[in-house]
Amino acid sequence: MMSEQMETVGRVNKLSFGYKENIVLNDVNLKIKQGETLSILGPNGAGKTTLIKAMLGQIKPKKGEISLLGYQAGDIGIRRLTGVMLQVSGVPDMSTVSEHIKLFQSYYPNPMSYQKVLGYSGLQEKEHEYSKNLSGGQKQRLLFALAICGNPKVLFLDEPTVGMDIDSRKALWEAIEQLKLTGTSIVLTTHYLEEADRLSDRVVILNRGNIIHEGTPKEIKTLIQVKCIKFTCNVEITNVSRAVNLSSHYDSDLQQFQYTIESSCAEETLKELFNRNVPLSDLTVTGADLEQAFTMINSLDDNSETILEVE
Ligand SMILES: Nc1ncnc2c1ncn2[C@@H]1O[C@H](COP(=O)(O)OP(=O)(O)OP(=O)(O)O)[C@@H](O)[C@H]1O
Repeated sequence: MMSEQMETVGRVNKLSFGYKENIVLNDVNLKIKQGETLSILGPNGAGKTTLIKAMLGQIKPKKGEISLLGYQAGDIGIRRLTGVMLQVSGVPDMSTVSEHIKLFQSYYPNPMSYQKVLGYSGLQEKEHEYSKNLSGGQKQRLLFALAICGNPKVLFLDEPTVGMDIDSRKALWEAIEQLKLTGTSIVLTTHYLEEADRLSDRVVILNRGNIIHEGTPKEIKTLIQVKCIKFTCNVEITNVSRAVNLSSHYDSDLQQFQYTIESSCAEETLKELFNRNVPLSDLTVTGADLEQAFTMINSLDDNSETILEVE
């Protein structure tokens, strides 16, 4: 559990940014505390990478202030004290893992030891391999290794486990947890709920450039316990309790409606349907995916507290 007393190492204050007329970040406020893992979740295009780039000073905000480790965004001091793994990063093919790591160590005044970098990234057996011969998951590990070469006080990881198999993913999670224990703050973006759940002290949800929720993983999980209910039925249904989305399609051959209902409490929605004596067939209930959950959170923004009480 995060403590209010934990030192704030980063602060984003009323940050707005846009590409031409496309507003990407809208009045965003955020704090990063020492030794915490903060996950930024949100659908594609929500502004997660843009927010990280702004904190690193790679893009200039239209409005607002960002400070990190005592520096203003863009200051060279930030580069020395942070590490970053961005989605689009790549490395030259014709250098070995060890050459890449040693080069990156040379950029920093206080680099992490070579063996530690290898250990955290799990690349011991690939030390002398050319990067072009690494698998996709191993390339991700190399990018992680390069991100930690400088002994970062704040480590930014933008979807670090994309393309990794479950064993590699778990190994990286362990490395992240160990780094956190040394006092490093981690800022993580991910599309994997399990990843955010396992690693984070705090989660913020970004949608269309706005932070629409902030909480512990437990709170966010409770919030997005949305279920997807599908069935066919020969009567028209327009309104049921706990439905956050109701869509239907009339199949004229079968003379039936095919319904999809996203519900914040499947039990209650189904109970109501059964009480109404609606004749349901082909009924399935599945967990909604993250995109559906984000839509739901957005639409329920005002009464989220009610849902939080469910647990
Ligand atoms: N260089 C750019 N020029 C113009 N628009 C851009 C540029 N980079 C990003 N955008 C736009 O900014 C918005 C936010 O993009 P961003 O990459 O921050 O989203 P994201 O939340 O990281 O998405 P994803 O989960 O897909 O990685 C998108 O609408 C995107 O099209």
